[in-house]
Amino acid sequence: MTAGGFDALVPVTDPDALREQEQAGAALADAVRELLDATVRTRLDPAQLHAAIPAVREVTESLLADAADGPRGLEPSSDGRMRVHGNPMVGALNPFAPPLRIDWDGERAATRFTVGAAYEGPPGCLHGGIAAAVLDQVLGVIPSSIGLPAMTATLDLRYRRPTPLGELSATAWLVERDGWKLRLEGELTDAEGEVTVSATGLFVVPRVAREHLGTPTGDAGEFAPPAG
Ligand SMILES: CCCCCCCC(=O)SCCNC(=O)CCNC(=O)[C@H](O)C(C)(C)COP(=O)(O)OP(=O)(O)OC[C@H]1O[C@@H](n2cnc3c(N)ncnc32)[C@H](O)[C@@H]1OP(=O)(O)O
Repeated sequence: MTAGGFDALVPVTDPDALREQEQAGAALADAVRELLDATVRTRLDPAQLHAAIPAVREVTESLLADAADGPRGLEPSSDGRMRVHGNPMVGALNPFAPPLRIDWDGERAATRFTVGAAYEGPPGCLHGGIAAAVLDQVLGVIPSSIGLPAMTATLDLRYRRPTPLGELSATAWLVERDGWKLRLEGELTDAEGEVTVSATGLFVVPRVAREHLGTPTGDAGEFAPPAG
């Protein structure tokens, strides 16, 4: 599984302490995710809404007592993998992330997740930009899982039918690798198993990273599409 990390392992000085920190941060993110959902769904009257604001601000102030000045960037996790904990799709510390928990095997990646009111675009349905972000992330896990820090160069989407909010799945697979370029495909599926969005993406390892990685191994190859 991944939480937005790369497959390479780095040494971690005190993994137990780091794990405790990560678990506490993830629990806080879960609680704030509930707050986000409640904020969208509440029908309290104006006076009650105003009354809730000081308590929320008080918590915000307490968290800012010790906080990074800006984004957290890549950090080592307790399992030795580098992760972007603030990633809006998979970041364990980001309450906006569904969060996606992605399984992969280098050529294929898959996730099941649930989205609620905070992700609504058309009434009762997933916002198209969120669908794109989910697919971008799931496709993007494949290069990183084989040690290639590739970035999205193109992402073409076909929105086949509206995606209902609720339980969803996303799958991606490697179609072809050509040196530093990877062509990937993927799809978003609703709870009934209907494909709602399909995606084709070109992911490219940027020049600056290529200089550190040496000659790519594995020329262009053909990979099987997903079963079923
Ligand atoms: C666990 C982590 C999961 C992460 C999932 C999320 C992924 C993301 O969202 S990444 C963020 C969104 N993407 C970006 O911001 C990328 C911005 N663009 C860039 O940084 C660069 O333009 C990048 C990386 C696409 C290409 O890198 P660059 O060093 O410029 O490559 P360059 O040497 O010009 O091109 C390399 C090859 O790719 C091809 N190429 C580059 N861009 C494109 C493109 N947009 N379309 C088609 N081909 C392209 C070039 O033609 C070239 O092909 P060839 O080797 O056959 O001549």
